[in-house]
Amino acid sequence: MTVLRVRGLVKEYGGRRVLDGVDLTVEEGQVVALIGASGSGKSTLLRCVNLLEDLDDGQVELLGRDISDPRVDPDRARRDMGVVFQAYNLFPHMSVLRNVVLAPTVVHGVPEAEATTRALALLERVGLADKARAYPDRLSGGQQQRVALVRALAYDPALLLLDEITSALDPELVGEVLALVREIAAGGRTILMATHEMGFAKQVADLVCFLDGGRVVESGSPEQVLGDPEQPRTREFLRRVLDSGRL
Ligand SMILES: Nc1ncnc2c1ncn2[C@@H]1O[C@H](COP(=O)(O)OP(=O)(O)OP(=O)(O)O)[C@@H](O)[C@H]1O
Repeated sequence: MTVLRVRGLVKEYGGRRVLDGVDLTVEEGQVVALIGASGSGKSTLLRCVNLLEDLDDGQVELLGRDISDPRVDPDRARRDMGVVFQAYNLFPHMSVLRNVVLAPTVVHGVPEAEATTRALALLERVGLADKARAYPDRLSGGQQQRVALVRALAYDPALLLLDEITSALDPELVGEVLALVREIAAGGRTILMATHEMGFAKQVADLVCFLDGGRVVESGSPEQVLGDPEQPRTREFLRRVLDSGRL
């Protein structure tokens, strides 16, 4: 089943094209990694999919439904998506447990007791049950991102959107967050993620899409795109990544 289909997506800021006709398909259970230089449009694409931006052209279809249709309620459409950003994902004035329980109870109408049981089970699974009553500022950045992942999964979304979720972390905390994403991916989740971590993309992605200047210049298996790229732009990008020691 196709979970997400993006067609001819165009996004402009002040007349400048940031996304220039992006086509992308994510099938159920697939992990799709968006790679590309800073400013290539990865975050904008994820924000457009999550309807946080108005599209200038094109369509976003989620579970076969055109959610970019102006008649669609964005809040309703977002219920099928879990999102984790670079940082500041958690509400600072709420405990970890409250953060995780909030969307299932308030947005999805899950009874409080049921949502709490599920949240505690999820926190247990990621080794953070003892932090349930703590406030986010008592957690390390890596722990906060793991809670953010748990929160995004708490209402069982059809699609998980991850936007550079380790890029604001100290290097020693990156591993624990990537390990959790790896586990989530292995559990069969459908994921669209922007990442600077090429090694990680290679390990978990089924499909890698290289963005350059707001276009998908090349897409294919990680082995192909990262190991034997066809396009000169992809080769150039990977050479730069290699020089910076991130491959
Ligand atoms: N709200 C905005 N207003 C104006 N320009 C924006 C806005 N958001 C993004 N841009 C511009 O759009 C382009 C694409 O940005 P985007 O954040 O999508 O890139 P990215 O590939 O995610 O980069 P990074 O890897 O640094 O996160 C950049 O040139 C950026 O400056």
